[in-house]
Order: sequence, then structure tokens, then C-alpha cells
Amino acid sequence: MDGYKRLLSYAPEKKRELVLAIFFTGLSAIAQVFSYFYIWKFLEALLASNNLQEAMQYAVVVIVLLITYIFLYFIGVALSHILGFRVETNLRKKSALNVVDGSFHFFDNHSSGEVNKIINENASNTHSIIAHMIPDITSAIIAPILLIIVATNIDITFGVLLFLALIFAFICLKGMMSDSSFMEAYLKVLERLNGETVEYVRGMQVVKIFGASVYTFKSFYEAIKEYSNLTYQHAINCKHPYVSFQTILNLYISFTIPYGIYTLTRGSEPLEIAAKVIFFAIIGGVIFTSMTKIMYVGSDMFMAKEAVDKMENLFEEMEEKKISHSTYEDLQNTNIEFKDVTFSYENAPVIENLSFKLEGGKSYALIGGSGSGKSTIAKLIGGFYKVDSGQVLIGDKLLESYSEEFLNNKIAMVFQNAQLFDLTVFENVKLARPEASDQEVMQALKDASCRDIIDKLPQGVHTMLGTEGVSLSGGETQRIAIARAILKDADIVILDEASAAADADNEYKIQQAFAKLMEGKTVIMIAHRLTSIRNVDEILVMSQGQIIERGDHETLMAADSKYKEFQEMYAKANEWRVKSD
Ligand SMILES: Nc1ncnc2c1ncn2[C@@H]1O[C@H](COP(=O)(O)OP(=O)(O)OP(=O)(O)O)[C@@H](O)[C@H]1O
Repeated sequence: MDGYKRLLSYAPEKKRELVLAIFFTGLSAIAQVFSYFYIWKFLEALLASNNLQEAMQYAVVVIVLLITYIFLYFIGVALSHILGFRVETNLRKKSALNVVDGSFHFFDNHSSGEVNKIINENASNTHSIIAHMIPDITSAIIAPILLIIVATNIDITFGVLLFLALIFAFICLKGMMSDSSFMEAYLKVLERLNGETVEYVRGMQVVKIFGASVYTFKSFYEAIKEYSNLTYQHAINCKHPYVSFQTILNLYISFTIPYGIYTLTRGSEPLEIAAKVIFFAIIGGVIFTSMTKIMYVGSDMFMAKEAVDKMENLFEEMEEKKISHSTYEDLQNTNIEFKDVTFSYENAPVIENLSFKLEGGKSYALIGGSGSGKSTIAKLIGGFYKVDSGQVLIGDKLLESYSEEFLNNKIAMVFQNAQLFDLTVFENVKLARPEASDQEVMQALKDASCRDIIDKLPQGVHTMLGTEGVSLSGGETQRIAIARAILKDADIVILDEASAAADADNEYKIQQAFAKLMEGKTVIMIAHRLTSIRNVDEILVMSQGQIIERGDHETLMAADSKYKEFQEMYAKANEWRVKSD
């Protein structure tokens, strides 16, 4: 019940619907029981009293009560569906907000497909669990109890017999109810099977080309076997309780006839006994059928707990290693400082006890071998990750002391694999500053040397990009992303220069766009082309998470430096490229 209560706590505004759903399904159960009582009255009038007119009146009452039952049940189910859908909607809304707010650490460890799957599957499970649980519980519990009371009033022996049969039936049902360990194992196997099936379908091309069979996909085959074994074992475990349940039901119905004959020999009125036998046979079937719903209540409760556990775990993970920002919103200067910073993505530190200071208003280039920690430093300045120890200061104040939004507005980042959204070019740029005028957006595009891109697009700046629209090349995408950063007009600019060579024209335009973006800003450039950094104020050379050298181009070239070594290697690599071209 705990999972169910936790799920309901996601829709506190629909408490009234919950109470009304219980009320209407409860009322419908009472109407149902009354309809069966009047079936008895009908049979009694028809057979025992032989009063056709009275029987007809009872028949009308039965019909009215059955219609009332259906109508009330329908209202109860509709209300519980409204409640279920609201819980699902609220869970989806919360998920969407948490995803937007999720830590980078979380997204490093979870692919977007995985997150989407967890949210989709569990959120959509919740509405059906909630929608069916209230009607199932009422029809499985209220209706049988009330019917037993009515039945005992009609005939105490038949009533007691029915009661005993129900106790046995309940024991059998409990034997068939899936316990939490089975449900846990079942959901795990099902999840594995789904995952393996997706992998198999994804690899269908390889399957076809190489004529591989399902046996080649060993883990898919094992998942099928595991699923089949588990469900088979469960079916076997249910065999005895199920057969016993059916036997008790049929025994009870068959027993009403010899018992009726026995009472006849004791001088009872034959037609009254006939009426009772028919009535008890009818309600026996009805009660047994409604009781079977108890089986689903157990698994529904487990599913409710699973769904809410999985989603809440996901929400918790999204918050892990997230910086808790304060509210300060005034940048005194754009100095950047690392004080004894240690940071690790997983267990091993990528940078350890790193300290350095960058002066506001100057331009810096970070260079170093692949994996030396350049992008990590850029991300830590951007506030993407919480450091393990030490301090990152912006404007001589702790990064955490600024509000997240303020910091976002003060720092612009352009990564080599820039992301554009499925929006128009214009909308993509305007995202950086929604209050910007049309002229400002157009000026940013012009400054980022995007004129030629816009000219060739069918609807100019209003052309849709992405899956539904036009695709741009890597270099073009980066220029639009630079336009976005120019419009943002942030005081600190971090650029991750593309390592893959763009064509000469694109390369020239990207450099022009960068120059415009860097004007008057504090700039940190992660440089891959060593020719493009000669004019920066200072170059920081990185190796294994440490800054091993720093200085301007001339100073570093004059010494026997690692930087000089890098420049020479770069020049050689370019020479080879020219020769092989
Ligand atoms: N999201 C991540 N999760 C785990 N480890 C990571 C993650 N990002 C980077 N690393 C590791 O951290 C180290 C530093 O990576 P970083 O991207 O900062 O290097 P880099 O100098 O920018 O490299 P490159 O020039 O190849 O982009 C590498 O060993 C890398 O494998």
C-alpha cells in the first residue's frame, strides 16, 4: 500500500476524485448486491409464491438496480482514471523539470534513451495501476462481504456453506498471488528481455548480412530462456491453487443440488428450495469471479511501488553531485581562479590539487595532449560539475555563491560539437537572449559570418533545422552556435575549437566569428590548431590534469619548453599533410 500512497501524493489536487471514486465504486457494489437480492425476490415470487405480477415488478427493480450499478461503476472508474492520468501527468512534468535541472554527472552516467525509457515506462504504468486498483478492491472485497450477509439472511445453511467455500477459495487465491520476490524477478527478466530484443532488432542488418541466427545473440537467447523458465515455473506453482479454486467453485455449485434434495426430504417446500438452489448457484459464480480480482491487487501494489521507487531513484540521481547555488548576482570582475582543486568524474581524479589564476579581460589558450584535462577545466569554470575539494572563484567570489541563472548569463561556451535544436535558425540564436530584438539577432548572425549559410537556406533565417528540417555541416553548425554566443554577450567566453579540419572557407569564417565573439571579453580557448593561438595573452600547457607551463608565445618558444615541442610537432604534421595532399 506504501507505493500506492506515494504515487497518490503526486496528485494532491485530485484528493476529491480519490474519495469520490471510492464512494461511487462502493455505491455501485451496494447496488450490485441489491440487484442480486431482488433476483432472489423475483425467484421467490415466481417459483415459491407463483405470483407473476409481483415477479414482474421485482424483475423491473433488478433491471433498474443493474443499470444503476453499471452507471455508478462507470462514474467511479472514470474518476479513478482522472486521478490516474493526473498522477501520470504530474510525474511526467516533474521528470521533465528534473531532467532540465539534472546534474552533468547524471547525464554522464545515463544515456538520454535510458532516461526516456525509465520515465516513459514507469509513468505510463502508474495511471493504469491507480485507475484499476480502486474498482478492483471494492468489487473484490465489498461485494462478496455484502453478498454473504444477504445470502445468510435468505438461508443460513446455504449462507454458511458459501462463506466456507469463499474462505477456501481465498486461500487458493493467495497461493496464486505473485509475491514480491517473484514480481521483482519477473520485472527484472522482462526488462532484460526488452533490452536484448531492442539490441537484436538494432543489429538486424548484421543478422541478415551474415545469416546469423538468434543463437548467435547469446544474451538475447539467454534472456528468452530465462523469461520462459521463470513464467513456466510460476505457472507450475499456480497449478495446485488454481485447480483447487476451480474445484471448490464447482463443488459448491454442485453441492447446492444434493443439499436441496436433502431439505426436500425434511419437508421443505420444493419450489422454494428450487428458487434457493438457482439463486445460490448464480451468486456463487458472481462472488468467485469478483474475488479473482484480488490476485491483481497484489501485483498492482507491487508495480505501484516499483514505478514510484524507480522514478524517485532517478530524481535523486539527477540531484547527485549538483552544485547548490546561492543568490549573489553581481560580478565585480572576470578574474578566474582555481585554488587547490581536485576533481574526478568517477573514482580516479582527473585533476588534482590544481591552482592557477586567470586575469579578467585577457585571452588564454589551453593546450595539451588528448585527455590532459582541458575540457574538464572549461566545464568546471562553467559550473557543470561540483569539485571534490578546493575552490573555483569567478570575479574573486566562490562560483557557488552566484545564482545559477546569473552565472549562465555571464559565461558563454561554444563546444566543438555544438548542439542546435529542431527550431529555425533565428529561434536557435534567439534562445541565448529571448528579449533580444530581431535586429540584434540578425547582427549576431552577421558577426558570426553566417550570411552565406542563411542565403542558401530555402526560408532564410526562418528555415527549420534538425530532423524535420535542414541539416547543416559541422562548420556551419558551429558558426550558428557562435552567433548564439555573440548574442548572449557574456563577459567570459569559453571556446572549444574544433579539432577536425573544416574546409578552408569554413575555417576562415569560423576564425572571423571567433574574433568577433572574443572582442573585449575574458577568453579561454581550448586550442587544437596551434597556429590560431599565437596572439593570445597567455598560453597554458596542460599535462595529466596539471598546468606544466604558462606564458606568451614568444616566451615559451624561446625556452626549451613542451610548448615548443608541440609547435614543432604541429608544424611537421602540417608539412606531412601538405605532402600527402
Ligand atoms: N564525462 C566523463 N566521464 C568520465 N571520464 C571523463 C569524462 N569526460 C572526460 N573524462 C576523462 O577525463 C580525462 C580528461 O578529459 P578532458 O576531456 O578534460 O581532456 P581534454 O584535454 O579536453 O581532451 P581532448 O583534447 O581529447 O578533448 C580523460 O581521461 C577523459 O577520459
